[in-house]
Amino acid sequence: MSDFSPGQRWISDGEAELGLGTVLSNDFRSVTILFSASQETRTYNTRQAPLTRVMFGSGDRVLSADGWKMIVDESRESQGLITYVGEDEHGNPRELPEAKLADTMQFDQARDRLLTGQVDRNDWFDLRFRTLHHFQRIERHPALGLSGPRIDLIPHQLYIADEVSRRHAPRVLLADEVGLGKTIEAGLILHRLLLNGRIERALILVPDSLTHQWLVELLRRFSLDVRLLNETQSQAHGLANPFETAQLVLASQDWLFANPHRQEQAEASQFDLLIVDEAHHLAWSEEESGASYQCVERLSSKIPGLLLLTATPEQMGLASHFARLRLLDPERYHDFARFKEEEQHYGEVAGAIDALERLPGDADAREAINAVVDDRDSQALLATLANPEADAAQHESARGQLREALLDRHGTGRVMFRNSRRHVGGFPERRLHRVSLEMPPAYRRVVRRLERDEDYLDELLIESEMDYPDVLIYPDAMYRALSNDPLNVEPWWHIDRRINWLLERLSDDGEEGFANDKVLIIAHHRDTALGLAEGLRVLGGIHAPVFHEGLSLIERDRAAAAFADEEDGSQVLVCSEIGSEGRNFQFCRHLVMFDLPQHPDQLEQRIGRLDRIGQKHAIELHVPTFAGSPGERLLRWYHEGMDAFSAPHGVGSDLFEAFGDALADALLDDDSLNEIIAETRTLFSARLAEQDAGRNRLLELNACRPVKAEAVIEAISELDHDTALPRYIERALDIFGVDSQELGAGIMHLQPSPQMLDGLPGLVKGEEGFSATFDRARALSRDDIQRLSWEHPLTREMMGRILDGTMGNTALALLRHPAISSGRLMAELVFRTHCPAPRSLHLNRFLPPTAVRVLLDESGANLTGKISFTGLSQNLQKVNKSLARDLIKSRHDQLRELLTQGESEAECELPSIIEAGEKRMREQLDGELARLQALAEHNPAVRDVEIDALSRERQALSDAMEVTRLRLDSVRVIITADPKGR
Ligand SMILES: Nc1ncnc2c1ncn2[C@@H]1O[C@H](COP(=O)(O)OP(=O)(O)OP(=O)(O)O)[C@@H](O)[C@H]1O
Repeated sequence: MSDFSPGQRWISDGEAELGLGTVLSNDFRSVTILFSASQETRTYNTRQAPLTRVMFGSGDRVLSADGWKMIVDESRESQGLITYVGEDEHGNPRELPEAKLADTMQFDQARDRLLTGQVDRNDWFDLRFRTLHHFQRIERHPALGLSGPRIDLIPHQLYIADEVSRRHAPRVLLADEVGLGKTIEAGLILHRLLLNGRIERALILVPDSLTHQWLVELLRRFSLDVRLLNETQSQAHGLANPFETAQLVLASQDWLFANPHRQEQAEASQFDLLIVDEAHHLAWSEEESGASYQCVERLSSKIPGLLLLTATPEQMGLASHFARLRLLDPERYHDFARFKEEEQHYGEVAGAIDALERLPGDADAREAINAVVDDRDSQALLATLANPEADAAQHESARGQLREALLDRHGTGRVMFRNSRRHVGGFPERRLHRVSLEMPPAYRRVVRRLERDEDYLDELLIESEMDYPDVLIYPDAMYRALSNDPLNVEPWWHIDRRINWLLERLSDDGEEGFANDKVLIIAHHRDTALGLAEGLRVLGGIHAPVFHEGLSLIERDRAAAAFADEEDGSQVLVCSEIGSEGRNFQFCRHLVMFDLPQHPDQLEQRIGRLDRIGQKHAIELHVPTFAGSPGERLLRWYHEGMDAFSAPHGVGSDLFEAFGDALADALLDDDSLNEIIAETRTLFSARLAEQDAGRNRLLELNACRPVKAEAVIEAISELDHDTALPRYIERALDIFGVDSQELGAGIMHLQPSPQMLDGLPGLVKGEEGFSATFDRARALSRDDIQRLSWEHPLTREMMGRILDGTMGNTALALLRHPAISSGRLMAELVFRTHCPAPRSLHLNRFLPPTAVRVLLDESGANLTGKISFTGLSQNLQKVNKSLARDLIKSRHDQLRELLTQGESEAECELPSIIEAGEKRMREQLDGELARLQALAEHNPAVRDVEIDALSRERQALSDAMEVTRLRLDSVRVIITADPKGR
């Protein structure tokens, strides 16, 4: 007799996604089923139909075709068709013939899948449970978001990234000295905020020349896939807003700042975070603000988070610097005069922080601290610290807390982070090599005349159409500009001895020579850079790529890549001033400054190309100048006036503001120059002392708090050395169908197998896959190897697929054990907490999806505490699918009872899980809120919106936690069997 009757409801074992099918017709040989929800009709052989009859039992929830829901009490069968009897959601008695069940009913919940006979592989169930366990652990881990990126663990960067990414909609200026890793810090902050769901979309604005470098760094170090947007691509989107086409958009500042229409589109697109690199170019003055400043101002008024990056925040003057702070917090930074006045006070605070070390015992130190602490808590700490009776531990604790309080409450430290080489330590020495050359007659002629004839300068400026003092500092440019002079017939590089000197050094393999090294040459003007390269080629047969602002991006990247290539790359790269800003050339140790820039910060930017993290050698700075020339006088001012070549001092802008004009006037006169140098030196020393005692010292102390940085590194190291990760990855790869082959030295190659489940990042069937390692150091030493971590996109994708889908949420296995009689049934139920909260709350840090495992035997006895997951899992054997389905069918009623009982057993655990989550939240957020509120009374840099947002967040988290529910995540049925059987 056939099992099928028209009107019965069945589902396809292999294609459960087709939904609930209805038997249309059948005979002895075949049955035809209509899957209305997916509009498919299938005909099967009745004897081997991969179909399961859908039969609900007491307690099951069903949906009617008319949209009402019912909980089944019982069922009646008549002529092969079932009618369900139960109650609807309003408690009314209802009856529902199976033909009236909704076609769209999905059987993806564990309970439904199990009872409709859909069982997955046993090892899938295992992996699901482990995934849940690890996800729960990692989501709460303090290193989440910081442990995945492929970077060296550098304390000041991690401190900043951790501190900033904890804030609600962070708005900060990352102002570490050149080359200390601002891009890395911004990348870390972005990565963490994306990973924990705090933000979803970011817009990154960088100078044209750095777009590719950012793109590559974000991909290579952070596995972040960023869309580079330019005009051509934007036009390809027609009328649509091109900024809406990706989650992470990288755009060139040069393009956006010049394009009002695109700016409007960017403003209309909802971003959560804006990052602006080389932010010192955002010029502002009381008279006018530049187009770039205005654009960022408008964007930053709409986008909650803002990261401004610059190594030389004061390059455009203190007022401009202040204006950028105002972008971060318009309320706090509205009065420039007051800002300057506050700065005067920083010396006392820094003095007080240093005085902490001299207590107890030093009455003056106590006085100095007393003068700046005015709240009761700090006074109490000070009393403890000054009390000779207190023990060493009490002293240390009070000292630490006071130091934190002082740093928190004073200065711009909350919105600006500036690490210096001096503070960070471990950077290579910088060595200046001055080279004095004879001035070419054509240059000398002009200089002599200028020295003799005051009126000639005006004439020269008109004739050459150059600016002052460029006309003096860049003699080759002046020579080119006067090309109508009948004496200037030769190309400048033919007469300029700097070229000959360069050629000699480039071929010299002695100690002074560059023959065995890479050399970066920077010249101020693009035309100088181009002519210089031509000179090297024509006179010395040296092919040097040129890197300047006029090149297309691809050309620039090609030039940089040609230089970087260790084996076949060019020995020399010639750069113009702004063409090379922000670039990474730390593999090279020789920098030739073919001429000098006018601003000390530009000089520092130049040196910063080489003096960056990763530089392994002392840096050799070569400056060729002409004896008695203005260029040589400028060099003296830098060197003798402010020691500009030995280290960044951070006072160059002040000195330029004070002496820039006077210096320009002294470029032809040694006596005046000597006076200016002496005055510069005096101001330099005074500023340095002030800065060291005041603002800089405070900034330095605040930009990296070593104890916190160490804690972050420790947390990351814990995940780096997590032995569970390789085990988990190995299992997951196996199940997802990725072959892994050991290559030795801790490296493995991952390759898609023909059975691989599609859509895994970096793995496409038929392609070769990628090599990877778990070891941070190894991954850093080889660009071609990825680093696998809990945060790697492949790991996240596999975990996400498992947890968001049905994979492994049902299983059936055999247990053969001499102590257990055969034929008995057990149910291993895994429940998972669900909390309805928006991702941006990042609730998982306190209460991640948490597993509750319940193991019941068929009598309902709870064996959870007696038999562990691993202990049980190791002794289980797989069962073939059709046998599994038959076993389940025969035990339907018993299983239903166990499911219901398991639910109430798991429910007992819920209150303590919620309580633990709330406790974690209170510990962290209440402390943070209290700290912010106390801070706000002293430090105006704490924004009210920040405090409000934190209070609201706390409330929202608490509300969400209260309604946490448990849901059945997965279930495994275990049947005991005779241990001797097979
Ligand atoms: N933690 C790190 N691990 C590995 N490399 C790093 C790390 N930090 C910085 N670097 C490398 O050091 C160089 C300088 O870093 P980055 O470009 O972030 O500095 P920056 O402060 O933004 O520089 P600039 O002031 O020139 O813009 C880059 O090549 C970067 O890849």
